[in-house]
Amino acid sequence: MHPLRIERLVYRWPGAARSTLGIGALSLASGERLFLHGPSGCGKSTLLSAIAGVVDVPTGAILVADKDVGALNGGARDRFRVDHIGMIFQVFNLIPWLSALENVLLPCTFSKRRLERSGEDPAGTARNLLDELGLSDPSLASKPASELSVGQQQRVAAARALIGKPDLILADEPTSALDEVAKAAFVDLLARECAEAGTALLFVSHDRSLEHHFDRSVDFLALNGGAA
Ligand SMILES: Nc1ncnc2c1ncn2[C@@H]1O[C@H](COP(=O)(O)OP(=O)(O)OP(=O)(O)O)[C@@H](O)[C@H]1O
Repeated sequence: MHPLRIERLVYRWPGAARSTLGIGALSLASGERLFLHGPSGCGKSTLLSAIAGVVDVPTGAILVADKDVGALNGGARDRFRVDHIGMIFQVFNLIPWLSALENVLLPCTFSKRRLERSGEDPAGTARNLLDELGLSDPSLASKPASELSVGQQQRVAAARALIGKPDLILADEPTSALDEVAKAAFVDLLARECAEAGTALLFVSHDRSLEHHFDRSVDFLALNGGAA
């Protein structure tokens, strides 16, 4: 099983003069942690949206866990996404009135697969993940997400992405609001947690100081040679 395989992908935003994506091939092995770097505006977020099935890709194939995401229709695609993909984006998309713990458990509410892969006590698993990611104070787990700092919200988003061992985590510059020390510590924890869960990690960033936390690093501009 390949968590991710991309073949001959071309994507142009509606109305755009040129393609944003033109990628011949990209794949990730199980548990592999890939750092994809490139300057602002080069198409990194567009690629993650295409992999998540948020934008439709008419040309080429994107296979997640060996399944062609483009072949799935709306509802099936949403279910497939929560079953197989964890996402950590710049805006963490936590539900503000739910507690940190409830936010972490959301994928288990929407996905039987993630629930089954969360062990016999999913709430205990969620607490462990928060603890391992540096949110060990139990009072924080019960606080509404809206009352957490940005760094704390980021840890909740990471625990939510990791719970139930998805095949793939997509991370889009999740460290942009953090200082250098917090950033390195967070990426280190995330990479370690992925290795432990056997979850592949695709992390996009313009910040090459983070590169050494990963198994492999790819230059987006070189990869995206086919964009025209
Ligand atoms: N929703 C959209 N509709 C139309 N064009 C878009 C949309 N989102 C992004 N683009 C365009 O696609 C190109 C790539 O943007 P994208 O956000 O993927 O880059 P990025 O590498 O992730 O940038 P950053 O590092 O600043 O987040 C840009 O030219 C942008 O204007």
